[in-house]
Amino acid sequence: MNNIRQNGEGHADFVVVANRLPVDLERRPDGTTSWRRSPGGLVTALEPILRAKSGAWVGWPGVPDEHVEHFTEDGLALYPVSLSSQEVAEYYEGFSNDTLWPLYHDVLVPPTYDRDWWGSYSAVNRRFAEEAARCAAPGATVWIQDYQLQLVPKILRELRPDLEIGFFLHIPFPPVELFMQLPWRREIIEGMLGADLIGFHLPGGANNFLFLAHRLLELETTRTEVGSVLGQVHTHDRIVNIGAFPISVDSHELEAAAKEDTIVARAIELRRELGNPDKILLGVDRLDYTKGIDLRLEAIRELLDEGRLDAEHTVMVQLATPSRERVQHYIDLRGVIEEHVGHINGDHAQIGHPIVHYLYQPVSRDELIALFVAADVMLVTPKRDGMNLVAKEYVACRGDLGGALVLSEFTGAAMELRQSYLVNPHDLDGVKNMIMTALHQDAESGRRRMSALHRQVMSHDVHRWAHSFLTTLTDSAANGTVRDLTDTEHDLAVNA
Ligand SMILES: O=P(O)(O)OC[C@H]1O[C@H](O[C@H]2O[C@H](CO)[C@@H](O)[C@H](O)[C@H]2O)[C@H](O)[C@@H](O)[C@@H]1O
Ligand SMILES: Nc1ccn([C@@H]2O[C@H](COP(=O)(O)OP(=O)(O)O)[C@@H](O)[C@H]2O)c(=O)n1
Repeated sequence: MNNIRQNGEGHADFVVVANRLPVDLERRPDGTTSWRRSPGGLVTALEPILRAKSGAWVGWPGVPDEHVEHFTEDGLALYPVSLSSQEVAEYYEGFSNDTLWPLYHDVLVPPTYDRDWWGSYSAVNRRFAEEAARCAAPGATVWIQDYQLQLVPKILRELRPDLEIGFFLHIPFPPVELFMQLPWRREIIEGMLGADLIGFHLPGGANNFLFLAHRLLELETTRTEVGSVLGQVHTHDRIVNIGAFPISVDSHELEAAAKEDTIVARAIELRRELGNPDKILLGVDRLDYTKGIDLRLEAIRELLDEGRLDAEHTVMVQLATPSRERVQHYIDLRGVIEEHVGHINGDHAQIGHPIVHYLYQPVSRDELIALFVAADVMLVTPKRDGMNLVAKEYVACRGDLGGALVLSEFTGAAMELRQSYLVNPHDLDGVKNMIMTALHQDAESGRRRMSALHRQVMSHDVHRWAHSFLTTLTDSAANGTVRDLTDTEHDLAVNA
């Protein structure tokens, strides 16, 4: 399959550009290779969208120094961008995940500002833009994703002014006091302003951006509230719309999967394998210091030490997907978490009955859904998180209206999931008390809470999110009036 023309105009009418492809290349010890689903919520959200629109996906295959030709995998047209080992160290592990990631997540750890990393970030962003320019058809829609690619909108517009360009940030956008630390702050804002529409999960991020564009670049900004658009930035030749579009999950697909006989049977079997405890607590995260895995383990440990949590009848399962394993803060965090798990089990477990079952490895989708169905209390306690799709996945899987969600106020999801057991993750006593409340909720009030949460997640799924962003993008690119779709219009469009 070769649908890229030599003159730089491809055939794809819809192109997603993201740091990672939806699949990672895996090299086995015997030298053979295979493709495995990439980690993280961005891929979870965008894969069904691309599949529905038969578009192309430009991204890195997840390993250094691999030159892979474009190919089709499971019906998706994939356009790999190769990165050298040095670029992985400087652009991905360095500037993206040791500069921007901590800066945008409330400086939970100190960001590193390194000029070589910036050089690499700029060069790699150019390569992504060139690949997108090659595979996009004339007038195509190109949707650029996330903090790793903030310079791409501007470069792409210079290369291909005919395109409709959208940009979506999946992580929080920080307040001006923090953002101003960045030595390359102007370049980042100018880069994003190459888009016709810039989307954030929450109004807070959109407002921070509007304020910065005015303060830093002295551009005129106006406030509007039309549909999801909250304001506009007036550059010298264009208007850029800025809006809030909270991402979601494929709710209907998850709800249906959770009801399948095999999944329900596996959930029962899991409970048996765990020793038929009265209560199962569950945590599911990438191993990241933003996720608050350490503090939830600390809460459990104190509750056990104080005798408030019954060690004989309670089990916790913590899944941690390996992530950014060569970045020092992630190496340190793994040590801290494994120490907590060791302490809890050392002090409170019985032979053959650990309290915390900890897996530092990816698990299959079906196993994950069965765990959601089995869990009595889901613990989502990030110190900061753009959205957190795990919280929404849990709720989508609880069409039986069972279970309880303990959710950090510092996740994007907390804006919509108001009936969960909301906690301030910095208040350890508050977290402990809320875990106990969730464990002992009375059945009827638990059902009422879950029913409200479930309704919210079922009516605001990932298709609605994508449709809302892309409709607003088309209006924005045409400099037309943006508007909100009614629920009926949404349903008609999504089901068309
Ligand atoms: O690609 P990685 O470095 O392995 O990281 C995985 C993804 O992590 C981040 O996910 C974010 O997007 C989610 C969906 O919008 C959101 O729910 C979550 O709060 C964010 O942290 C990152 O933003 C992605 O680019 C990565 O692919
Ligand atoms: N062991 C795990 C952990 C997470 N996941 C998935 O990874 C995604 C995590 O998304 P998220 O929005 O909560 O957080 P990020 O990892 O994107 O920051 C969800 O779709 C999870 O179901 C998984 O498949 N296996």
